[in-house]
Amino acid sequence: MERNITRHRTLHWFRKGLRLHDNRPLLEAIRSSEAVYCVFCLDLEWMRANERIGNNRIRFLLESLKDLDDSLRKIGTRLFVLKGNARAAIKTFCREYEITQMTYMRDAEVFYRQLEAEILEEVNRREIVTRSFHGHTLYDPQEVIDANDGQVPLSLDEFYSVVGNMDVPAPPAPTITGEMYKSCAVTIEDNHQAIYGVPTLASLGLECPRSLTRWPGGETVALERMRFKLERKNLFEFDQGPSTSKAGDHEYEIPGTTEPWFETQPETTGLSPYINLGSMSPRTFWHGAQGAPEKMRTTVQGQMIYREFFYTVAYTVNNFTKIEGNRICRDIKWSDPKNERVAEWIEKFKEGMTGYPWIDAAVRQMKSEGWITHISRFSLASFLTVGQMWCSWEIGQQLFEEFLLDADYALNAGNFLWVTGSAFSNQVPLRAMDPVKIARKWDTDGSFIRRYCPELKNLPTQYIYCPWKAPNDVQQQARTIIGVDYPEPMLNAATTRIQNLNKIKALNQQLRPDSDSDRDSL
Ligand SMILES: Cc1cc2nc3c(=O)[nH]c(=O)nc-3n(C[C@H](O)[C@H](O)[C@H](O)COP(=O)(O)OP(=O)(O)OC[C@H]3O[C@@H](n4cnc5c(N)ncnc54)[C@H](O)[C@@H]3O)c2cc1C
Repeated sequence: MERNITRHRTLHWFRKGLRLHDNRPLLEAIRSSEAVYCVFCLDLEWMRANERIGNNRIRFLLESLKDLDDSLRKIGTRLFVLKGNARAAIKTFCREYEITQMTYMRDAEVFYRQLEAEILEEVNRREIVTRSFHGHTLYDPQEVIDANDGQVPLSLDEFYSVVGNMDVPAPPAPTITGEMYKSCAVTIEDNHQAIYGVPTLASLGLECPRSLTRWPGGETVALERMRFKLERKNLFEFDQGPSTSKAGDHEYEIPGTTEPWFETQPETTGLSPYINLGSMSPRTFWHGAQGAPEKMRTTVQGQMIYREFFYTVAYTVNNFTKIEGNRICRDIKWSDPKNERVAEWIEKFKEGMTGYPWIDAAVRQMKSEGWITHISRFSLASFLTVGQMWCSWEIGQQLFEEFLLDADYALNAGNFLWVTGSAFSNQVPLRAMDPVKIARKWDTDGSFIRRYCPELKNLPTQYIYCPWKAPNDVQQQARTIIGVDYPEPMLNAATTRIQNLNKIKALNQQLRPDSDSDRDSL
């Protein structure tokens, strides 16, 4: 029930949506309040109970919060970081600051929705008005489902036809400025930093190797990166444009400007970590792409529709990140992870020591930097499952969840379900790729492999994708002895690929004997 208050004292609860651009709930808070407190609840214990989160992900989150705090300072306020249990912290804050309204952006994940329900129970008890808006996706997942007569679209085609009949995504809300905020400014005490400041990684007792800071967090970097990517006329000119930039006092490299291997897919933007935390608004990105060259626009907007699709499905499917209890996941009999040989393969896969340089380089890049290209993700997912190892996709989903800065509940599991043909199709597609062929195609000069598998750097390019084929004298000359400096291949990828293709064909015979499954080229 709304109390009869004309000007509220509002707690704006930042969750994702760590931005001042396109932040409708914050805008509405400002419009309806005499005081707006910008709050973030940091409860690492709760976060870790719900997701595997490596230190690099926490570092990225803290940088995003620091950047948000800096932006809030510029408009005349600060971020209030409440540490510990969110429900208890919000309860105390509401009492202390006589809060009458709470605004927030809705999240889609099951665990965030549970947290939201708990917080709402608390604030409703205090008769605090709550107002929430969607903003982490282009479309509100519930509206898509409603538009489809209450059914979740379970194929991309079906999804396209539903959203095709909906309005185009709403334009972004105006960016919050100091002029907008000044009528609801709150007092910031001298001890603010000590009580409510953004903690550093070190103050949390955590550390992160320097290589992991290659992707700085925050809205400032996100917006700069988006403009840079969308405005560049020729995306193949790697050495054109700035190679470094500044966010606050942090000088960083703009990935992709100096290192061609980043651009193996020219239209890729590297914005996923920022979209994932909501430092970049999907609506701002989608509408920003409207003015980009045709190929860039269609690629970006097409990818964003994939994101919408997975979000909508994950919104309604329980246990989306698991096989058990996931109603849309096909029950494929994967290898027993306790089998000694399989357990050893899994260990080597996770360590980036399979003996297949393209696979090992991708795992090492993910673990050392926190981001890999789509083709690397696809390669790892295929190698682990239908391509070579025939292991459950949950192993990859969990590895990605821990290390990827953009690790996302819906997109990570959604893509694993898709690559392995565990959902979204009547048949299991033949997505068993060959790790040598795909490496030759995407890493034409071997520079990507050389960067992440430096023990192979002196090998001639013809052997870089399959070092075990290099004759002894070539290995000696390159000072890389296979089996000593770099592992022998842990399996024969060509053989396992054929075996797995046969398994898939047999599976498809059981599913729908008459139809052909679609074959991927690699
Ligand atoms: C096995 C596997 C796991 C993945 N896990 C994640 C994940 O946890 N988080 C994540 O953000 N992406 C995930 N992806 C999707 C995709 O690989 C990344 O979004 C993309 O590589 C990020 O790079 P970008 O920002 O340059 O993408 P761009 O090509 O610039 O695309 C723009 C945006 O569209 C969205 N997008 C792009 N491709 C996809 C896709 N296939 N599915 C859904 N959304 C997409 C992302 O938000 C991305 O930032 C996964 C893909 C695979 C194959």
